[in-house]
Amino acid sequence: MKVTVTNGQPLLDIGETGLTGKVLVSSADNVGFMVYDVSLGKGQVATLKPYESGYNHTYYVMCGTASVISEKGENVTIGPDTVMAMDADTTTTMTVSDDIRLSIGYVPKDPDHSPARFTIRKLSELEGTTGDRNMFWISGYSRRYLVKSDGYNMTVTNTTLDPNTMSPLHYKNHIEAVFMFKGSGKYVWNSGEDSHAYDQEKHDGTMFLINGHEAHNIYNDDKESQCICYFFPALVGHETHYFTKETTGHSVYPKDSEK
Ligand SMILES: CC(=O)NCC[C@H](N)C(=O)O
Repeated sequence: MKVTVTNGQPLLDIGETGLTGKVLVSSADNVGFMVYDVSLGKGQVATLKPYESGYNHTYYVMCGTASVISEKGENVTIGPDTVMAMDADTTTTMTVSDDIRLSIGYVPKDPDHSPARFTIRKLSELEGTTGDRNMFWISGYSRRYLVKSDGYNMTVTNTTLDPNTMSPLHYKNHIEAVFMFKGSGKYVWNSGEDSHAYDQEKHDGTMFLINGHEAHNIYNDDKESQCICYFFPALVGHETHYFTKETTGHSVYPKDSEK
């Protein structure tokens, strides 16, 4: 487990993108994908492009708004809780209308999948749906913007954690990076020996990179929390957890091939 609190992190160059941001999952972490936290001010213009050749790129808007124009002239407005995904051959130009904060993911393209060049999904399109993109996982909902069939080679979610819940989880078949950006609580792992809190009032984001497939328990405080979850490899979509207060052991998402 590697925990990174955003506050105080330096702004570093992001690969070949020309952007700078805080590193939350780096190439040196060697988990198959990278995650950066990037803030841009009103009026700034940025080119959104791959980390380096061959990388798909995804943008979760945590706050703010911007207009984005693709090389083919598509023009979209993005706002809070919108995810924009682009394949490795796609570059767009973003003009910030209100100070914007993005959680950006970079992942090498999978040669066996050809995703759409450009995909935009809003949280409101996923909330309340009954399919695989809005899965109840016992302690909340996982709203899945990108799943395996989208072809971007990574899953990006907005996941809620209900008040006063304890969730025993174990990702044996995936690497998960959880960016807690709303609410408070704590992660406990290593049979209770290690723990780290998340608290929006103290830090503006805490990344839990579960890089050793550690079994862990999440204790969420008395308000709903929200996180952005990155999964590599991508979730098929219908994975969910099963546990009760009486369950012993941790809930696991199966391997794609076992579904
Ligand atoms: C934080 C966490 O792992 N919650 C369980 C749900 C899971 N992350 C998902 O979004 O599928």
